[in-house]
Amino acid sequence: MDRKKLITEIRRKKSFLCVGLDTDIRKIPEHLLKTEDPIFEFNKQIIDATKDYCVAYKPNIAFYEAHGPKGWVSLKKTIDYIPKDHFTIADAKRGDIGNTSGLYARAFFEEMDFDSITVAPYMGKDSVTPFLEFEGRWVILLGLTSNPGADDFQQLELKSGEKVYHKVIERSSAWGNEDNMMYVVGATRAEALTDIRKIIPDNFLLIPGVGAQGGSLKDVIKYGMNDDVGLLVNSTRGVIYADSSESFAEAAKAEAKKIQNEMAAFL
Ligand SMILES: O=c1ccn([C@@H]2O[C@H](COP(=O)(O)O)[C@@H](O)[C@H]2O)c(=O)[nH]1
Repeated sequence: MDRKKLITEIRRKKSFLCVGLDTDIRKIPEHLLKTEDPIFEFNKQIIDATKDYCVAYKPNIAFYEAHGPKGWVSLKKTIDYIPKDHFTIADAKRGDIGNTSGLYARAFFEEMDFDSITVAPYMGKDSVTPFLEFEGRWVILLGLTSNPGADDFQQLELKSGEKVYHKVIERSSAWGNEDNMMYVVGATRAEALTDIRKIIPDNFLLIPGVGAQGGSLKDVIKYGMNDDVGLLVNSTRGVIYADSSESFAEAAKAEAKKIQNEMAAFL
């Protein structure tokens, strides 16, 4: 999906919600465990229930890889089931020497047909650009993550006083453009968004960390939104595990609708 279509969908639905599909077999309601593919069955019902209130889905690949080949089958079925007017994100956090990154890109863009993939920047330019060679696909680079460990490296100050995450975003933004690069910024780091918007005013930001991690949607909007909205705000556990009974999909729908309502007030 290209930028123009993504913005159109955001305006049409008055939503920039991304629903995370971190489908944990240990949290799936018991009645689904009897089905042939419980992970896909769960995802299917979550997608049916939430698709009118969100513009993107983000399966975290770890939850599928953990099941070996079976997990990859559930993931592929999920991706094929997501309606085409939704943006898809492989939250895989990949990145390696050039030829290896190129194969990760083939796997997620060609074989799995994701619109985008999250990429770790630690190995530098040649580990990121192979993903950018795929026309119409996106890199979502880890900028400033939502977890406490972001303070270990990302928030370190260089001699110049500049933070490491700031340098990463500034330098990497020249590798692509606002049509093929987004950045991950945690909602728990909303105070940094003003600074980040000075470096990358136009790029979309993928914002995890609202809901279960306690980030504030209002702060994210206040400091991160641009004229094209420029935000995809992810909620995973807060939506898909809103209820653990047989009514899980209705509860997910209610939660997604609630977030969409909050977003609509700003669109
Ligand atoms: O900085 C980051 C980068 C990625 N994530 C991922 O987003 C979801 C968040 O799930 P919640 O249940 O809404 O907390 C999950 O897949 C993380 O791996 C992140 O949280 N922070």
